Amino acid sequence: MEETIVLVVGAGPAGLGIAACLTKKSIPHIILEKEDCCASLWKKRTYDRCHLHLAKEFCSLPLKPHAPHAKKYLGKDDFIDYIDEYVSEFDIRPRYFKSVESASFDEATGKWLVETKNTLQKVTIVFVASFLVIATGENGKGYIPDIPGLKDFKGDVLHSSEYKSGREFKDKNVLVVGCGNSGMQISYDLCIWEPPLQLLLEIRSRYFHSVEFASFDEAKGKWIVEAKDTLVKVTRVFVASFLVVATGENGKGYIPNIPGLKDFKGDIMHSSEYKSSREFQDKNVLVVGCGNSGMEISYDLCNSGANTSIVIRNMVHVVIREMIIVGMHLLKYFSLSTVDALVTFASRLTYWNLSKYGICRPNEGPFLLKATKGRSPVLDVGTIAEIQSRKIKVLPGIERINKSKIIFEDKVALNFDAIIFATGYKSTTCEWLKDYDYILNKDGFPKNRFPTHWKGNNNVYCARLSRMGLQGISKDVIAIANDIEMILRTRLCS
Ligand SMILES: NC(=O)C1=CN([C@@H]2O[C@H](COP(=O)(O)OP(=O)(O)OC[C@H]3O[C@@H](n4cnc5c(N)ncnc54)[C@H](OP(=O)(O)O)[C@@H]3O)[C@@H](O)[C@H]2O)C=CC1
Ligand SMILES: O=C(O)C(=O)Cc1c[nH]c2ccccc12
Repeated sequence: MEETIVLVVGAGPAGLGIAACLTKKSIPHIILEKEDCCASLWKKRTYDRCHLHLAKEFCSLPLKPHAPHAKKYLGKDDFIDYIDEYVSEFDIRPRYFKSVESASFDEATGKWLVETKNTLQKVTIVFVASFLVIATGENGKGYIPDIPGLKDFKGDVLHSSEYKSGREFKDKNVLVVGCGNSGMQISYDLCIWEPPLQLLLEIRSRYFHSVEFASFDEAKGKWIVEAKDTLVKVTRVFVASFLVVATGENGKGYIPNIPGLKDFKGDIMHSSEYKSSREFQDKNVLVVGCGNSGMEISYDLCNSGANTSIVIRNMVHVVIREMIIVGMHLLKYFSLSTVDALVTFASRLTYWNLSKYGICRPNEGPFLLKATKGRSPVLDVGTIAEIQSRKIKVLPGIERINKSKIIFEDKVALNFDAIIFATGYKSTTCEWLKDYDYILNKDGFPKNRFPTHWKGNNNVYCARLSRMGLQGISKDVIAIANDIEMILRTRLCS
């Protein structure tokens, strides 16, 4: 029988981070991942030139700082290497080809029956959850007394000679009948049994698992999660006491509904599909959105000969990355408003006034905007110099599209061959987490304010919604693992 304590959805940095923390604490858990690899956003949806914005000391996962010889600002491939090392170091491995054919909760017996098919060897094993151990006999053939009604007992009945360990009885109500040495020792074993070290080997990510539904069953006090195996097209049901949502802020690429977009004659892509400028050379390309994706993609395009324009329709902070690094260190000692004032001052000294290029500074500071609205300042990688030299054109919001013509809010109409929407992401969590109300608002962001945003009611957690980058993830997952450990310890003691 396999039983899990913690179910983690998403094998990105947060899912892997929490797996490492839980592994260290020997808390069994299962990670569900719909893709065929961990950190799929980094491996599949990040463009070639992408580098971490913040220095490596702010970008590590729990229990594994970056190597002293690692670059200060890791490239995408360096970070993926780090993630892969992390996965092997903490033995977080996928388990393929073990398919649970059915999992049903038997109300009458209060037990779960789980049928697992190993699709490679084509064998089916049935697991049952709770047992009754009768320790009456001695030697020879185990003796089980003839208790009236025993044959109709709805739970499991076994003789002490069949007992192996307390493993399958964890958290179950078990009656040991008989107080000889067998009964006494089995009672002790049941009571003190903790997952042995080998159990760590069973902590694996489940790839190709797309979670379609999760809801809290009040009666059982457990989370019920349905996941579709996208390889063999079957639905599996998982049950867990704790649910960690590690699917993050960047769920689904968002493309705004612009009038005429569906009849646009050129190419359309979201920034998450952009890999390199190769296919855009000598093309007229419009990048919509002035977040970090839009700014970096515009720079990449312009550097390799695309005729590049960017839509900037609202105010945005522009900083250089060292300002944020210094700011993050200063935040340990000074208030957010002081640090914001310093960073804004440094930005003013560096860029002076960019309003003649269509870039205006918001009134609220960069760290405040990041913390309250999740809006990141633009960490300039060279884009601003290209905007100042007019190699990249800044355009206002789009009003509508007419075939290959794009009409802007200032009524200017221009032709484009391609549009890249760097318009951000929408969270998809509320689509499958039916009881999101325990932890999230409708927009997929936490109900609780920082610093307890990661904890919800009924043992649900969100592991990467602090809007503070990898450092935020790292802090959240340590807090979550500690919280789960504390609840489990309290349960054991009561
Ligand atoms: N190297 C790295 O580490 C990188 C990190 N990132 C991070 O990834 C996260 C996601 O970034 P990103 O993909 O840029 O998404 P963001 O959500 O940060 O930015 C989306 C941008 O699109 C604009 N936008 C949205 N709708 C429209 C519209 N209809 N017309 C015009 N503009 C629109 C928004 O501005 P508004 O709505 O105000 O007009 C905003 O500027 C961020 O945290 C970012 O910092 C991103 C790239 C590289
Ligand atoms: O994750 C982002 O949005 C970044 O670009 C890096 C980042 C992480 N934490 C921050 C705090 C303030 C400004 C930028 C970041």
